[in-house]
Amino acid sequence: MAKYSIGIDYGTLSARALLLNIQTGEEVCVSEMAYPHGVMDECLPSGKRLGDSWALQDPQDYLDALQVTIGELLQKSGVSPEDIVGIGVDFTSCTILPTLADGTPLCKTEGFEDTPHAYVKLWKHHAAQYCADELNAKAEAMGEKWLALYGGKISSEWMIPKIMQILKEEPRVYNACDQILEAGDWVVWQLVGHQARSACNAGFKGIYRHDTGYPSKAFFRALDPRLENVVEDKLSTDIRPIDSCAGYLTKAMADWTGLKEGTPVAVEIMDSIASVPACQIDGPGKMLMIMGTSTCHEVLSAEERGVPGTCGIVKDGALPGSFCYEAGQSCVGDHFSWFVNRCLPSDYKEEAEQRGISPHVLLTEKASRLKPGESGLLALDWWNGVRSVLMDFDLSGLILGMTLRTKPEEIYRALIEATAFGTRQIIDAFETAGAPIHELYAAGGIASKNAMAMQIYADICNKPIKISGSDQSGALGSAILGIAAADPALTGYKNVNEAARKLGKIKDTVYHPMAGNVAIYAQLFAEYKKLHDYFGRGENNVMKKLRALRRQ
Ligand SMILES: Nc1ncnc2c1ncn2[C@@H]1O[C@H](COP(=O)(O)OP(=O)(O)O)[C@@H](O)[C@H]1O
Ligand SMILES: O=C(CO)[C@H](O)[C@H](O)COP(=O)(O)O
Repeated sequence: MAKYSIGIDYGTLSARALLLNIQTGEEVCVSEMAYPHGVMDECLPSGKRLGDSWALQDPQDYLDALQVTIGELLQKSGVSPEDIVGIGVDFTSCTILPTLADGTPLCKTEGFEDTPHAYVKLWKHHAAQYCADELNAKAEAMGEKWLALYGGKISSEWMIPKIMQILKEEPRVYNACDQILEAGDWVVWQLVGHQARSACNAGFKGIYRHDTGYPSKAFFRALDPRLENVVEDKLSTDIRPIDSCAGYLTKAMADWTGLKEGTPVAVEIMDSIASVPACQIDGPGKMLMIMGTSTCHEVLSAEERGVPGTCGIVKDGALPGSFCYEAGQSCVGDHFSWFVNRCLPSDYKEEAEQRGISPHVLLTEKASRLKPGESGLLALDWWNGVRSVLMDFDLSGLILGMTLRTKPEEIYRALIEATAFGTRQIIDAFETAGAPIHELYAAGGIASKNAMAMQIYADICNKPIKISGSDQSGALGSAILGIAAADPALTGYKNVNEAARKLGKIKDTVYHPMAGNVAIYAQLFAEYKKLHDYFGRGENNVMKKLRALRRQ
């Protein structure tokens, strides 16, 4: 009798659930639900305005997505809940929410429905930059050893700066909540009825180290005396490995989803990392890029050492037996959709509509006819701040070289090239630190949808790129972890590594660098680096000044 696992991938705008046949690897069906509240970056549903760089979500959307997507999987496939051995969940991160002791989100309690700080802060909520600046300065002054393991700077996207922002701006929320946790850990809590926080999330986003735990009380006290006991008061030291079982589906959640009570649920994993087992990344020298709204870069290594430009390193973070390094770019697909949504001229919109294709496909078709360098444009990919080498969300975007002749497809191509230069910068940082990258692998929406972008990345990075065999690599990785959470006697897999070897997949297509393009892009990259340092390293702080003026 065939057995199945379900993987649920919570992205920025939607959740995707995948039903996997655990013996054949067949992806039986996929179901997606867009979050009804989407990303709240201007106001709450009540109309209450949010500040600059805010990004919130409503946690009820996550539960509704469970009900809708799992219901659809069961209905479309006709598979019996009895034959589902496990469930895995991955989530965009660092996405956090304050809750009561029983898991009720604070934004759903009386008196907090209209309080922005009581809502989920999405990964791309960047309003805690001033808290990150304070934290980084303090960590450096106190010689905190963990700082180097986060590339030398903690991002304002990460958990502790976001908690600091809540405490400083709305202490009422900090005091009223019993827990502050990753939304992925919260979903698992809802599924199994108790908390089982993920070592992946805590390590990458919560400054939790496998050997030394959280930063010391003295460090938290130095940040703010009210934070001295933040670990005991709001976090947890019960941190679970990602290949373990978090618990079993409760009766209430079985009724909500249509699944069987008692189905094992895996400890949650970050969405980016879930693609590692799905793409058969099993050792050093391979960099996996998960390219969607943002891009995350994953590298496995036997060693733990700080690499400037990375965002974190976690022991057994992606697969047991290796350290996983993550670097990232906070604006990739978002970069392209900004252009499509805000700047596309009406004749281009009409052409796309008439031909029944998306504006991305139209712009890509036109941009494919351009040669590298032909547009005369060069952009900095900082539309959503910088998560890599500079780690600064007060920086902003730039396009250089525009003339009266500049065409939309030229701008679109320049934006894609800018994101590829950003990736090249990250690869160079790894290689300079003594971790050579021989091959690139790509997963996520853009890897499967945009062949031109993949060729540009191969040319700019001057490395071959292999593509994920699944269009839903996050959900596939989660389903693989769902298997690891189940009884091996039932699944036939000894551990997650074995399941990943058998069920992870890569396409036959390989994008090889083209020598002529590599040479031209090398010249453009040299100019990109000059702009990067000029605007990013303090020589000209105009971007920060503009941001400060906007906030006044
Ligand atoms: N053909 C395309 N070329 C380039 N980018 C695209 C294309 N189609 C969609 N996108 C971008 O891909 C992003 C969504 O990526 P996806 O991996 O599906 O989601 P997520 O990042 O939320 O997991 C959006 O930002 C969108 O602008
Ligand atoms: O930082 C992350 C993982 O470490 C985020 O989850 C990511 O950047 C957002 O992901 P996506 O672009 O897929 O929504």
